[in-house]
Amino acid sequence: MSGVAVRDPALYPLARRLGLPMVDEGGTDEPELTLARRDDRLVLAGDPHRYGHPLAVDFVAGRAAHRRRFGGGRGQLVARACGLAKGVTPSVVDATAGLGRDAFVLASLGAEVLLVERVAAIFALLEDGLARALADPETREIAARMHLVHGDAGRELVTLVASREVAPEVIHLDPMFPHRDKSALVKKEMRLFRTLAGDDPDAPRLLEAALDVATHRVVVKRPRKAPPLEGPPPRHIIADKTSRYDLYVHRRLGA
Ligand SMILES: C[S@@+](CC[C@H](N)C(=O)[O-])C[C@H]1O[C@@H](n2cnc3c(N)ncnc32)[C@H](O)[C@@H]1O
Repeated sequence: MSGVAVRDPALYPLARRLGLPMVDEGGTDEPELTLARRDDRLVLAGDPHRYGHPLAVDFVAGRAAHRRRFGGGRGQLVARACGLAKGVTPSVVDATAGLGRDAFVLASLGAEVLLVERVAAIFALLEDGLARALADPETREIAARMHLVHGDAGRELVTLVASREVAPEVIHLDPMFPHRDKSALVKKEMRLFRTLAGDDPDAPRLLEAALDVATHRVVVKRPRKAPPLEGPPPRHIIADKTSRYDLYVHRRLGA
């Protein structure tokens, strides 16, 4: 068994572009997870007993749509952490894009967001979700504020950020953290995600890179009781019932 691979020849061009392995029918090296097209979406699927439902990025329906309508606007923790306020809409780099949920909230509140994701299969899901969001009149405007790049933000943040002309005022980090949520469904989704992304042990290097590049602040999402990332201590901490943000501030936003 190996990590993630592509079996459908129609997806080979995508696999080649992103450097994902391709499996021929009857191949002996059976992948743990496959990237496949189901209906109109790209999904990552594995053994359902182990990994639950296939994973896809969907900004149009489901949780994203609900959060877009009833999410709590600028009062949401991620928005407060990134400093979104009346008349203040900073440019954000989400350097740990994942499934793009935090980035989508920020973009739906008006922020231009550069999403950086290093894991090829997760990047592929994001790219697909974003394309569908751009094609839907309900989400088009929001998706147009989301700009996606494939790369490792800990190693090449300066270059990745240079792909946009806007200076990164805020850098948002949400590295993986072991065993965040214990509900069975989330556990299966997290298992799938963790098989791909690992535990992000290099997060302190990412914080260092972000502190060098952000013009105004770096914000790090952490589980409520976790220690801060190794490095300089945060200047402020804000929290709600489930998570916490550590804020590293260079300058006041809007100033
Ligand atoms: C916990 S998830 C982020 C979830 C995301 N905030 C969301 O709302 O969907 C962490 C993600 O960051 C990515 N990541 C971690 N370190 C990275 C780095 N140095 N550069 C780019 N992506 C990174 C991981 O591959 C993983 O997809």
